[in-house]
Amino acid sequence: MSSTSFNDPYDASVLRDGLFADRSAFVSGAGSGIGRAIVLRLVQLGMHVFGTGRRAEMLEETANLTKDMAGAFTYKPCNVRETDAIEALVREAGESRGIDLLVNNAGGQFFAPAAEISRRGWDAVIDLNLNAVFTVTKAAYPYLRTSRGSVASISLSGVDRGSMGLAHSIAARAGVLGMTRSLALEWAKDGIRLNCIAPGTVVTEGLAGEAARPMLERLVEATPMGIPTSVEEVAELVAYLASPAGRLMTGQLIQIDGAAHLGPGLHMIAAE
Ligand SMILES: CCCCCCCCC/C=C/C(=O)SCCNC(=O)CCNC(=O)[C@H](O)C(C)(C)COP(=O)(O)OP(=O)(O)OC[C@H]1O[C@@H](n2cnc3c(N)ncnc32)[C@H](O)[C@@H]1OP(=O)(O)O
Ligand SMILES: NC(=O)C1=CN([C@@H]2O[C@H](COP(=O)(O)OP(=O)(O)OC[C@H]3O[C@@H](n4cnc5c(N)ncnc54)[C@H](OP(=O)(O)O)[C@@H]3O)[C@@H](O)[C@H]2O)C=CC1
Repeated sequence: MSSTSFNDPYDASVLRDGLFADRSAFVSGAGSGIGRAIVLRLVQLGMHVFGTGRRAEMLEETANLTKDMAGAFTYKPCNVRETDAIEALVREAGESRGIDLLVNNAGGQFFAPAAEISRRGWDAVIDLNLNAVFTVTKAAYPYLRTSRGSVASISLSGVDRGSMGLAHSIAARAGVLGMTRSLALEWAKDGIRLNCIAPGTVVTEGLAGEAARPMLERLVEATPMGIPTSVEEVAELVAYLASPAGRLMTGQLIQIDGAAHLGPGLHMIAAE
């Protein structure tokens, strides 16, 4: 038996170099956190990735990190909630290089008990995490059909059982899961596959700030394995699902969360 653990030191890369040469992806939320890690891994594996997000400077930083990698990264800032603009951007990317892989990663929400979520707050979270995902996925359909490509939508651990403080976001992501399974059926004839990847706690920009620290501590406490999910392991799973090894993987929810979705959940952890 090896004396070194699989986890320490940790390297999530298992896929082979050149895997995605001549392939193209469209990634939303490409300027930070999980989305940036997905871009970096796909480009490392030879893909041409087109990324978007609202902040140009964040996308530019992602671009700088891809220099000298096998593939390439181009980007244009866009708000995925602006339907006409995001549809036009998906078309632009699709017409220029095709789309083999769509990654719906842009998203987010605030933590609040349902009684404190206003209708506008509810609508904003549903719009970002459900409506925009439908818009982008539908816009990518002609290109995915041509490439017999795939879609990975980033979801939330616990999406199938609920989580306190996240009623709006869980509702939106459950909607995306329903959409994913329905389109896995509708588009199977086109060879298109769609899956949801649900990370547990990932320490990214959104959760790393001082204000978010108590929430982060509760999230890790609610994770039976006691460790957060790394952005690299989410990225590797996205790449695996897009690879030939994922050929029959469709309509799935994969929770990459150290058993958080089976554990005590936030509802069992005392709030401050
Ligand atoms: C078990 C372990 C496994 C658990 C596993 C699960 C772990 C989950 C960990 C998740 C981590 C992440 O997602 S990390 C990603 C972190 N980043 C984010 O989440 C940022 C995302 N936020 C946003 O993009 C936006 O703020 C978004 C929420 C969509 C709202 O966008 P808008 O600009 O349209 O909205 P605004 O105009 O600002 O506000 C619209 C309304 O929302 C309300 N609103 C905004 N913030 C609010 C707040 N904190 N509390 C109440 N209400 C709020 C406002 O008051 C407005 O309502 P009125 O007052 O009525 O007008
Ligand atoms: N961190 C975690 O613990 C977990 C995160 N997730 C989910 O993973 C995804 C990525 O989050 P993460 O990397 O952690 O956090 P980030 O906040 O770093 O990433 C969110 C990304 O989405 C982009 N984005 C947000 N709103 C819009 C919009 N309206 N139009 C275009 N882009 C937008 C942001 O870019 P910009 O602000 O420049 O627009 C940003 O790059 C989200 O869907 C998140 O909910 C799921 C489970 C756990």
